[in-house]
Order: sequence, then C-alpha cells, then structure tokens
Amino acid sequence: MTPLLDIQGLSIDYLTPHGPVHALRGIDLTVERGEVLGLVGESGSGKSSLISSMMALLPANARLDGSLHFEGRDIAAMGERERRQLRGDGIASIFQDPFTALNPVVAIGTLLVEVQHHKRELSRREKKARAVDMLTRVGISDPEHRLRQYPFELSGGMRQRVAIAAALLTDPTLLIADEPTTALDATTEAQIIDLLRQTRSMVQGAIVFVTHHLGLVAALCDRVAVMYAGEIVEIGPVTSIFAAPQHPYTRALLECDPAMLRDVARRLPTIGGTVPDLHELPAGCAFAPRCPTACTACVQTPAPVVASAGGGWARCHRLAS
Ligand SMILES: Nc1ncnc2c1ncn2[C@@H]1O[C@H](COP(=O)(O)OP(=O)(O)OP(=O)(O)O)[C@@H](O)[C@H]1O
Repeated sequence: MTPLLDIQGLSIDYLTPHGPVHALRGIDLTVERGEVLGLVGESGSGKSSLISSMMALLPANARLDGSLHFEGRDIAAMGERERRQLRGDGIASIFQDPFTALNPVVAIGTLLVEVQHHKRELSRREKKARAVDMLTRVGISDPEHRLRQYPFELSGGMRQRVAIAAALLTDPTLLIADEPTTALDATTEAQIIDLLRQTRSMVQGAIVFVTHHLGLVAALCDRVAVMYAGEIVEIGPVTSIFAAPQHPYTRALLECDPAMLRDVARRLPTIGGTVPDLHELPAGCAFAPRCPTACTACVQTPAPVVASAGGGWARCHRLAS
C-alpha cells in the first residue's frame, strides 16, 4: 500500500544574499496511516522547513530538490489551487500560537462552520451541530455559548482547544502539530497533552508532532525522527530509541536518563557547542565537532546509514565500524 506521505531525497536550500542556506539535506521519510510520528531537534535543525514542505507552504526563496508525495500525489507539482485544497481537505495543522489559526475578528462559531467548507453535502445547521459536538469532544463546556465568542474572550488553553477542534473538523488525513503546548502554562499544558492523546483516535490518518519536548514524544508518539543540521540522524520506534539510542546526538538528548519516559515535563537538554553554519557544512558528519566519540572518518566523510531495532536506522560512522 502507498504510504500516506512519502518523502525521498528531499533537500531545501534558501537563497539569501549571503549564499544558500542548506536547510534540509537528503531527507528520506515515510509516514504511514495510523501512526504518530515525532520530529525532534534543536532550533535550526530543519523541522519547520520539513513540515512547511509537507504542507506546500515553503517561502518564495526556497529551492526544493527530491520528491514529496501525499497519498500518491506529487506535492511539488501541485498548482496553488490544489495546494490550498490539500491544506483545507487533507492536511490540517495546529501551531504553537493558536492565534495563527484563529482570526481575531471572526466568532468561534463562524470559524468552525467555515473550516468545513469542503463538506458540501452538509447544511449550515448540520455544520454548526458538528462544531458543537467537536467543542464538547475537545473538553469545552457550554459550547453553544462559545460559538458566539471571539478568540480574545478565551484563555490560551481554551484557544488551543478551539484550534484543535477546527483542525479536526476538516477530517484531516494528516494532522501536523507544531509545538502545540509550548506557549501554555504547566497545568494547561498537561491538559492539552491529555487532549492530544485522545486526538489520536479522532484522526483517521497520521499525526506528525514537532516538538522540543521529549516527554511529549514519549507520551504521544509511535516513532520519532531526530533531526540535526538538516538531516534525520536517527529514526525508529520511540520505545527502541528511548531504551537504546544509537546516534551520539540522540544519546546526548536523552542523557541515558531512565526517568525520561516517566517525566512528561522534560524538554530538550542543552548540548555543548553549537549547530554548524548551514551556509558551509563540514565534509563529514555535521555533528562531529560536538561528538564525544568522533573519529577521523567522522570529520572527513558523510556518515553511513546503519539499520537499528524495529526498522529504524541511524547515520553514524561509529555504528558501521
Ligand atoms: N525563508 C528563509 N530564508 C533563509 N533562511 C531560512 C528561511 N527559513 C528558515 N531558514 C533557515 O533554515 C534553517 C532551518 O530552519 P527551520 O526553521 O526549518 O528549523 P527548525 O528546526 O524548525 O527551527 P525552530 O525550532 O527554531 O523553528 C535555519 O538556519 C533558518 O535560519
């Protein structure tokens, strides 16, 4: 069966006055129906570029190489109309700041009816009934009253619940959640994590979570892809990777901490050194300058891909030797 999302050899350069920024390099990634995939990595590792390419939302200065297929359709070859359709009726997104999804001058009810525009068979009254039902499912009390309110009248957690309801009402085949809990206080964050866990059963296709929050990956994801300097350096089942990370960068992130799986509040720890300059990448492994186990080959040649448990792999010279 064709994967829901099939990305092969994807590279993205951003053209800038200082030369191209190599934001993504040779990304191979498939997302299957029914799975929840986590994308983790430091700021600048390319997570946003990857999800923007999935949503056909790259900025004008981006140059894309490689292929991206959603349900067998070539995303890169789509015209603007087809791309808009893809985002309205196929791929939905939830962002860190729910204001991105909620127009401040549009009442919640109008928004939740309008996002269902592709459901031509439903009357406005039926769409409103679906909106009320969805607000209840995402834990909003007195939904009829909420429909008449505006985003500024709701708390941050409530707004994120409405944004999640809006995304789910489009019946997405792929839901992309970009740091959906980062802007919330700890209590609200825990509630939204709970809601996101339930969201899983409300999405028929797949969910991709972009996060700095390793606890969120442990709590919600089946697989995790770890990104570094525009590459996936390790991918595999969350249980295998958290139990036995293969790549030194993943190991550094997890710090071999057995409490990780229990500690939902944990975020990406800091690792000594800085990410390389994406204008001028090193000849070898991009993590080598920060890697405690780097050898001569690591500095001189790109790292090979080595298979690991559960169908996963990691990109590292040390694993090959
Ligand atoms: N439009 C653009 N023009 C030039 N460079 C860009 C553009 N968008 C992103 N970049 C650069 O591409 C690299 C990857 O950025 P990207 O936003 O994909 O990373 P990220 O992992 O999502 O980071 P963050 O977690 O901070 O959002 C960064 O160096 C960033 O500065």
